[in-house]
Amino acid sequence: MTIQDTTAADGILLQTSNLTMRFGGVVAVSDVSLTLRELELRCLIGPNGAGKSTFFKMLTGQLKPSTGAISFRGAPIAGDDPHAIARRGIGIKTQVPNVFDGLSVREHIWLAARRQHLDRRANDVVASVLDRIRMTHLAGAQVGRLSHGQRQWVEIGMVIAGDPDLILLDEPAAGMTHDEVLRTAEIIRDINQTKALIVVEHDMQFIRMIAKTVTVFNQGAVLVESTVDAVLADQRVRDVYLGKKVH
Ligand SMILES: Nc1ncnc2c1ncn2[C@@H]1O[C@H](COP(=O)(O)OP(=O)(O)OP(=O)(O)O)[C@@H](O)[C@H]1O
Repeated sequence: MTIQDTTAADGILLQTSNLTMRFGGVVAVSDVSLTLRELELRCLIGPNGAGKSTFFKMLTGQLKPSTGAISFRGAPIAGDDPHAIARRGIGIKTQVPNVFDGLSVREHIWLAARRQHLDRRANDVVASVLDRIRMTHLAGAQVGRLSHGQRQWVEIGMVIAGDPDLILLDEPAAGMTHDEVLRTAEIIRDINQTKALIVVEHDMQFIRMIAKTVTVFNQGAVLVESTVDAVLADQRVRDVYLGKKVH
């Protein structure tokens, strides 16, 4: 079956086929074929330099793949510009901060919602997003006064305010306190009731809290794809993380 034969009717949301990204002589992503179904929550792990961020950048249009295809809801999107891909329904929270200290939580969410919806609808969306990120009580707070974790939740809120069908989260739990990590896992599980997600993370405890299927990248290629328990028990995964804790 070719990538063009698959449609939304198969329940497949995203499919990459032999996706490859070369930077000169460096093959950052090599022949990655990955399928994500509607409402899936996929975790993507792998050691530093494994190609996870490069893979995300191809999905969002920041990078044009050297070869291979990406299909989203059955439509080819590889090489499309980031705005076009966002409009199709792929949203991302990157590791780069995207908030303004002087604006309130509500203003951030409203601005993100307003890009997608008319004023009245945007207000409803803001209320529901604030509830989903558990920040209704902090709606009026300036983002500059929030904790690191709270700022991350605002960024997640800004992504869901755009109502994407697929949400990419790049290390959402990085730098968080234990309580913030627990809350983030809860927020992500809640979002997954209505949205598909791909989450890149290094924190294995966090992965255990949210993961169903885990895809392991190593040296640009998919090493293993399985349940969280099977992946963490896999000797090949242990070998690539040699010297690092994977449980
Ligand atoms: N713009 C670029 N030019 C040249 N090489 C690059 C570029 N971007 C990434 N690479 C290389 O591609 C490989 C994959 O990098 P990438 O950042 O995708 O890995 P990663 O799995 O996201 O790592 P980390 O977990 O550290 O974020 C690395 O060898 C990296 O040095």
